[in-house]
Amino acid sequence: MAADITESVPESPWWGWAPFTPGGALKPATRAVLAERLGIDPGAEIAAPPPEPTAAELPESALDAEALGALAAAVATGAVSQGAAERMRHAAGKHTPDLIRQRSGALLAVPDAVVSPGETGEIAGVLAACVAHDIAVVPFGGGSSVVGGVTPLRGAHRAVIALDLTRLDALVELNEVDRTATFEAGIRGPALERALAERGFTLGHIPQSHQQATLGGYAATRSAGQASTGYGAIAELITALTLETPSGTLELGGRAPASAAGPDLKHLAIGSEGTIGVITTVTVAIRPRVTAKTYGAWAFPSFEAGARAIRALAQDGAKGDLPDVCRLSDEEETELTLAQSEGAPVRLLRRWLRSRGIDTPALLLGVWEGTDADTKRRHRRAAKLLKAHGAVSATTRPAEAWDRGRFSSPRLRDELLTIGVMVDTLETAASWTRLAETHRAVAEGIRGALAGGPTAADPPPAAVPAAVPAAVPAAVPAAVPVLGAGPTDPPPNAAAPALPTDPLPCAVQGHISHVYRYGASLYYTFIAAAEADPIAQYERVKAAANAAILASGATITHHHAVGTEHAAQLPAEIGELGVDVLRAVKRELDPAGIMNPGKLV
Ligand SMILES: Cc1cc2nc3c(=O)[nH]c(=O)nc-3n(C[C@H](O)[C@H](O)[C@H](O)COP(=O)(O)OP(=O)(O)OC[C@H]3O[C@@H](n4cnc5c(N)ncnc54)[C@H](O)[C@@H]3O)c2cc1C
Repeated sequence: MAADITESVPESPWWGWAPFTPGGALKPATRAVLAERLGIDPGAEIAAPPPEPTAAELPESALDAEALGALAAAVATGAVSQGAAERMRHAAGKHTPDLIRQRSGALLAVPDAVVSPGETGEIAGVLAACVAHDIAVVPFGGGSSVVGGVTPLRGAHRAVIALDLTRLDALVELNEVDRTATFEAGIRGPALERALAERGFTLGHIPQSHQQATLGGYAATRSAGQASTGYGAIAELITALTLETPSGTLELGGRAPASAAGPDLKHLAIGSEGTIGVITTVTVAIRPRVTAKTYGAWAFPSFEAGARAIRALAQDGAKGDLPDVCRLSDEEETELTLAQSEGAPVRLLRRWLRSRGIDTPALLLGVWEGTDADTKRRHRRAAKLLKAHGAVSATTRPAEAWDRGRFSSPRLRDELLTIGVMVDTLETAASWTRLAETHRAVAEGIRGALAGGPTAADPPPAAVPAAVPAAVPAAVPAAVPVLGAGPTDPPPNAAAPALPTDPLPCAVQGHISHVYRYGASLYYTFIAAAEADPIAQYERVKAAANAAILASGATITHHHAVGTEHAAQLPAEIGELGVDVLRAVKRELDPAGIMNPGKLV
């Protein structure tokens, strides 16, 4: 059964992604692989979550009675909360350093209050109250930011509130003729897909965070769903939106399918990360509901060979040949995925691939969505072209397994953090010309940073729990993960890079997951035994990855956004003049500078 995109799940707790499962969700097969390859104690116990801080343990709210009264008056149908649980839940996003800090009990920045409007019309009043009382505003959707986007920074202001938008979750209008739907911005992914499914439609924008994230959050971060190769990223799906700013309301787009009336101002709001205003409604292009999926998986002798085949499909294939979900794992990711699924089918697959000269495969997963006839036709055409480029069929099972397990992996990070494992992801995108070099440089940068730290110089005892993959689906080869190779690995252009025989206690694995005619995204998961200062360890990895990304001419972020995490790198990407343009827009729309201080620019 494929993942149900209309299934709502409990809200993320403040300390992690998903509610605690006693005993943990790490599969025995995964534990066995970790024990064998990384020397991890297969019985390492997953710790229960930390206790909820009490109100007395949180910093006192900086809001006085007058400011609180003004906020309460602005949200007559909503709420203003200063409860400890609410403030904690809005104190951070789901970035690994966020979670490490949250769990450590370190004194946190928490918002002085959480304000939850009940109607979009109340937001203007909230912003006016915040300007009047010198309060910074952090728009808060699903809180799934992995770049520090919802960190409650007050900047130069007296206080800071989290503006929780999740009560604004209505379908405002569905236009079956134009095939567009307008939603309030706080609606979460499953509720949005449920509302569309009831009328026979889908948006098809399904990021891995879809069960928590909101439409406004997607828009504010220029998000990309797992099927963005087929459906397009959110920036391509939005036809109109409303932005409430401290200077007034902007209605952007929606008059016509295209317009030459100057630059498209929608794109000032899409990716603005709450720094110029609050996105209150979003109109999106919708499609008929998916009634059939066709799956495919192929192996290539190397990641580069797979990338060349995907490029051919993107550039020379007919429209729609590219699968909607198109994921090419590098050799390391493929190997650990297979290793976690060992059993008769995987042994057969390995033998079959070896008989075709593929010893260290790079696995491509494809999912075509639509109607039965259409998906089969597109799959057939794509398979022909891929085979002409050296693809060897690996059955449909890996792609089916990925689809089943697509939302299950983020919870594993919660567990890994409790057994002393550092795990996180980062991403970029590059043109085809630069893709292989970017892939090599970023992976080597991460490995070098992990190897160069105190952990590598002083190997952990065998019993120290370490790594695990970020995506560990069912009993057949599936999505991602893998062991890190040492810095002396052969160059990636070699046809079949050898996997390390004596791996470092780390894993660095990569894949392509969003494909364009002129390039693709690159996504990495890195995993290592946590050092004594895991934040410093994380920052070392990030700095190395950022440097490699910028040096190779790729983008600092394909879909995670800028937040606090990439703000220092933004000038290198868009230039100082570009940053000045963004600042000028902010001055115009947010002259008091209350909107999400410290993010983006
Ligand atoms: C496990 C996991 C998997 C992920 N997978 C993906 C993925 O596949 N693809 C992807 O693109 N991202 C992914 N992300 C990142 C994250 O989910 C996206 O950035 C998402 O778009 C954020 O939506 P949100 O509603 O949670 O926004 P939040 O985290 O609440 O906010 C993100 C930023 O947007 C601003 N914001 C939120 N709502 C509004 C609004 N209405 N108006 C103005 N500003 C607003 C916030 O101030 C903040 O700066 C993942 C994150 C996690 C933790």
